[in-house]
Amino acid sequence: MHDREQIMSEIQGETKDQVPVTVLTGFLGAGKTTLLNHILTAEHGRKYAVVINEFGELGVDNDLVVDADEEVFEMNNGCICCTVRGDLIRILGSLMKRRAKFDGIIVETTGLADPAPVAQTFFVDENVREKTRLDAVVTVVDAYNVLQTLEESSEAVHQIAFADVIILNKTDLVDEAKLAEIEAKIRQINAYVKIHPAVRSNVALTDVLDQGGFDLQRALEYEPDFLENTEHSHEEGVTSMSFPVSEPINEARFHAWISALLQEQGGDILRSKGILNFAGHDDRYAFQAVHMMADGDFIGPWKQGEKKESRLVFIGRNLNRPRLRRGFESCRA
Ligand SMILES: Nc1nc2c(ncn2[C@@H]2O[C@H](COP(=O)(O)OP(=O)(O)OP(=O)(O)O)[C@@H](O)[C@H]2O)c(=O)[nH]1
Repeated sequence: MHDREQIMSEIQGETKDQVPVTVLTGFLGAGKTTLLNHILTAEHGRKYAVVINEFGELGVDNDLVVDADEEVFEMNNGCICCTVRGDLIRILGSLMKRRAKFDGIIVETTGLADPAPVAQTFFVDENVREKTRLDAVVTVVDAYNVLQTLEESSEAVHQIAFADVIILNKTDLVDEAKLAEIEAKIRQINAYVKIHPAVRSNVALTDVLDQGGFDLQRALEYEPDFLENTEHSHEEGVTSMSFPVSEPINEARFHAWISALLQEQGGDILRSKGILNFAGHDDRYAFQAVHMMADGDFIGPWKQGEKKESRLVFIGRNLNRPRLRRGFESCRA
């Protein structure tokens, strides 16, 4: 139990020296990493430390984030809102020792994270509360999939409910009428949230950074025991599996296999991503898909001394591990 009165009064007496923290959330494949890259490559004269949490046994997201000279910390031992909250507290603690090196911190959560416990960390943990300030919860919404996702996932509802700012992304994939329907749906969950429509998360940085404060009052209205209740549940049945392959992969065979797989099981496979070593190419290939919609690109050379191992991650329901492994391994060159 935490003394709500005490927390509220301490927050009101904040000092300017606290580091602003932006929490980026949004369902699987909504465009969080795209937004993060947009922020990190923009000219704002600021330096951000980045904490990435992904749901998967093998890290892929780190490779998908641009090579800015930002400090990137990866936590992939579990979901940020459950087991790794201790890790988050520790990482924030160690960042604070190098406070002078950056102006702000960005925490990208996994698409399956409930942002409430992440936001709680900034109020409930005394040390974190003293040194940092939750600037805003920014939720990226996938316009193409959101209406269905909200039906199926309580985390997706929470991500909208706790948002201070919503980036309504992938507007290129829906028409005006659909957009209006989505905005109305969002407003049902979070009436006063700022909504910024976007393509490829391309929003003005002033819409995302320096928002001036997470709305604790609103969080308490939505969830009165926000500061006390640290229990939460997860959507049933969603798991993550990852498959490393050390031999080079045949590009054509991979594309044929993955498109057939996603055609057949894209309803259950919420998200897939991979870093691939295609035979005959020097550069890494980044593959990703949200349900059936896939894309990919070469993203530059392997790092010096890095093992050229292909890694493919699936997140979804009813995943058949041996079948996925066999399928991926059959793409070896
Ligand atoms: N058509 C379209 N595709 C987009 C847009 N924004 C991002 N994408 C694609 O959507 C996919 C997912 O984007 P990411 O930025 O990796 O999404 P994410 O939220 O970080 O994904 P997770 O970390 O797995 O939850 C990628 O294939 C992007 O290229 C958009 O505005 N329009």
